[in-house]
Amino acid sequence: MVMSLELLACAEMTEADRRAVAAGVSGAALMEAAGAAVARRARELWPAARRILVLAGPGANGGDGYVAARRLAERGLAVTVAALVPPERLSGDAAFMASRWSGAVTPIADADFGAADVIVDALFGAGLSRPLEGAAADAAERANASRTPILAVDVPSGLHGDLGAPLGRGPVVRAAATVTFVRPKPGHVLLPGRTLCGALTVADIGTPEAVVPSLGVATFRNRPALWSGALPRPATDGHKYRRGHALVWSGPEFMTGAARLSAFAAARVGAGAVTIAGAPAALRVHAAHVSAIMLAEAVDADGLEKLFGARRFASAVVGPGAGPGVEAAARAALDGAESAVLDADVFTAFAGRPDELAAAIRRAPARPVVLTPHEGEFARLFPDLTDGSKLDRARAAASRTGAVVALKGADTVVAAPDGRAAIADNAPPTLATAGAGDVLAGFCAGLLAQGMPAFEAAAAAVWIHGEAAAGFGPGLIADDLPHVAPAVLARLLGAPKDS
Ligand SMILES: NC(=O)C1=CN([C@@H]2O[C@H](COP(=O)(O)OP(=O)(O)OC[C@H]3O[C@@H](n4cnc5c(N)ncnc54)[C@H](OP(=O)(O)O)[C@@H]3O)[C@@H](O)[C@H]2O)[C@H](O)CC1
Ligand SMILES: [K+]
Repeated sequence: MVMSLELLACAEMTEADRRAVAAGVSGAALMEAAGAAVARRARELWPAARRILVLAGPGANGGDGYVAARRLAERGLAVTVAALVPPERLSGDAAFMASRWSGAVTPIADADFGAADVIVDALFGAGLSRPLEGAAADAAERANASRTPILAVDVPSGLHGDLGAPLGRGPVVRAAATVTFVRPKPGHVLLPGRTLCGALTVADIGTPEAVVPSLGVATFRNRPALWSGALPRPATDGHKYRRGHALVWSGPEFMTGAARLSAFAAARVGAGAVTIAGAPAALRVHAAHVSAIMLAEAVDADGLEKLFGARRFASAVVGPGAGPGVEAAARAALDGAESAVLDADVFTAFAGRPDELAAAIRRAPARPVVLTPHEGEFARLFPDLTDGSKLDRARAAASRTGAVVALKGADTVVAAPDGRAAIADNAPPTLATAGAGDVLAGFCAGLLAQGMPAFEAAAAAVWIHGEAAAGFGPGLIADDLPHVAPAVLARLLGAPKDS
């Protein structure tokens, strides 16, 4: 099984195949290895299965299906191929593999979906070019309705490997498991694709080692290996301000909770000092709740500017529970802090004016900025960025604003203006709870404050957030997240907490 960070877009996968063939591996050998991996996985998952129905499509995905059929039949299983197109209409390696299949082939319309123990879905893979309709749509729907476990080859048919969603309104196969090749694709990680794939495995099919690194892939799974090298490690001779002073802008007195969640989060991921800035009435409320976190008066953006003028703030958070004056506060933070995390109310304030926000960010192009919208806030801020996958939209927003964009959800995408992107798959459903976003903004700010580069800081914050929630388990509220983050950090930094 392959464990790696890269996620290959369908076009990159095609290019990987081309380069593998150019390096001397035959297409037939790749297909043989792909089909063999599918057969192996079917036997591993369903060792008691005896009757296998392989749905074979018109392209190379179907070719993989013919290989899997042969390999399973060689093991004594009763295999039928249900063909979307007659085998003689196939071409290339798929035609060759169909010619090596001597077992039963039935037109897909006549196949008995209920008579199989396992269905292998080899209808369409990376070549899906339009929604499923007609006989293909019927087959997908009958496979789903049969309740027979489905093993998808490369991707469940109908699911687009780049989008993580079906093409158009066509149906999509719901797989119990999926075997993909070389590397996962974004569509295996983005939702709903991740769910439609079931248990995903990645098979090595003999693509030479050098091929994937030669592709310049910029999309990754959000895993510690992507950013742990940049994770701040407190130095023995460290000074609290050298570990970074983060500022959190507070809303008015009845909206203080969000700022406190951000402030605790920034402190727990290692900012050396954290200050909450706000109006006196709000600070009085904060004072009843915090000890290590400092308070500083800033009635409005002018007050905030004065604070930034008086001392260095390595990062600032503006947006959580911010209320009135948030636009001016965001502008002050972009000008005055060494890095900034903008969240929540900032996106409402700049709704439909992303270019004005971008202009404010680009006044200091070297200053790291992270934007952390959820889908609703993203739609408000960028009403015209509706096309493409979540990955495409986050990338477009990052390139447009010059900020790192963390487009939140159960498949949070972190995208950088330079084109890099990471997709997270570790957030448990319990993370969808009030205030969790405020904590995420604080984690980002705490890591930025310690000098972690913005893309890595945002990706790490998202991952830590997910792990903290998963580790806590049921009953999670946002207040718990900063408290459990140190255990996650201890694992990342390799230092047992109790040593
Ligand atoms: N290294 C690897 O990953 C390898 C992967 N292999 C397998 O190859 C497929 C990709 O094969 P490809 O032939 O490019 O594409 P598909 O098999 O997915 O399907 C293409 C054909 O299907 C037609 N098509 C597309 N969408 C529809 C639809 N909705 N309805 C009907 N027909 C459709 C398409 O027609 P066009 O008009 O668009 O040309 C093609 O005829 C990959 O997924 C792996 O499984 C290799 O086996 C080995 C290496
Ligand atoms: K498939």
